Amino acid sequence: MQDEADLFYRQLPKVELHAHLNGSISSATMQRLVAQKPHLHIQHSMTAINRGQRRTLDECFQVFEVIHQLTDRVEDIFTVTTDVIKEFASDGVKYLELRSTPREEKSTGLTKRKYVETVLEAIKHCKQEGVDVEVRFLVAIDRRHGPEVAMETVKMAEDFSVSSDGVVVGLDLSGDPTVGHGKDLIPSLQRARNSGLKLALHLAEVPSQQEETQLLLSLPPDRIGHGTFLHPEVGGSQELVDTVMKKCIPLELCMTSNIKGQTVSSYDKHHFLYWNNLGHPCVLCTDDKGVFATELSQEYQLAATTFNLSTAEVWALSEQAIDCSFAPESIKQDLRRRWAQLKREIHS
Ligand SMILES: CNc1ncnc2c1ncn2[C@@H]1O[C@H](COP(=O)(O)O)[C@@H](O)[C@H]1O
Repeated sequence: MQDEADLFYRQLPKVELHAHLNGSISSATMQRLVAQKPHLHIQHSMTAINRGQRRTLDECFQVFEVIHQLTDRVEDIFTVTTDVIKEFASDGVKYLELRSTPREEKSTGLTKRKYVETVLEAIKHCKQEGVDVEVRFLVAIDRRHGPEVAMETVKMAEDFSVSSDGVVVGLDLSGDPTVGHGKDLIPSLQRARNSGLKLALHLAEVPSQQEETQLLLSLPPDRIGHGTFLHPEVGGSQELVDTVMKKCIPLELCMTSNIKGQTVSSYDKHHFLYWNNLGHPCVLCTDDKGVFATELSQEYQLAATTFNLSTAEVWALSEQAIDCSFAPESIKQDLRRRWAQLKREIHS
């Protein structure tokens, strides 16, 4: 019975909209990277938070620093991107928006531009190999690096959005939410918006950021990452909820990530319940499937069992994610057709 349920969630066609590249590296790929760099003395336990384990959000950010040491060459970026895309595809993901922060590494000759080019080459390579998933890319701004780097990143994203044949669709704002203030990033984000880039912003991932949240919501973003502390029950406000609902800004929700990172105390307390009950668009996502040892099929299964969702509600959730994506309308239509076809096949 359990296996049958697992199979259903794997077969269910899915859309992944919130996946950080370096947080999504599987343990198989990680083991290969670790073996290639024995001098770093990194053990796998340092790069993933396994079942039953929790860390503070702060400790999660230390994990990313360890992982970044393992992915500091062009060939590493190519390998992790192709592996991550193939893994999402084999978990039944048919449309994927990957996000990653361009990095430079003087010692290996990696530049930020080369970083993005390599991700795009890997995406193209997977397409040529016939991997069954449509992939788009969001260039990430790490808030830790401040407004100047943010502006540089926006300019680079603008260039790539023109030259990448529609693969670069927008920007992500992420990084340690306790560092810096969103107000300093408004000019860059505003510029990105004006040049047609979509904005997926981490918002209210930690408590007590009402002022910043209100400011960033005024842009407005096209999607919100986490939004854990928006609603009044957790110290947010009705005003924030009203703004999000009025502007109809979808939420990207990453249950296992929030539980393992300890911003939510248990699955049944996850804010999916609050927003889903309001009928607000929610998209289940993995965040960092490698670090948090999860898969998108598992997140759907967890949501369904925790909140007693019917099969029809599960399908509706995965279909709704198509509408929340940054894909052009023609791709959305293709995806809707595929969903309908797969639904018939799976339930025949
Ligand atoms: C757990 N919740 C989170 N909140 C905020 N930012 C996060 C994150 N998880 C990941 N990142 C962001 O993604 C980077 C790793 O992938 P890339 O090197 O960009 O591919 C992290 O360094 C952080 O900036």
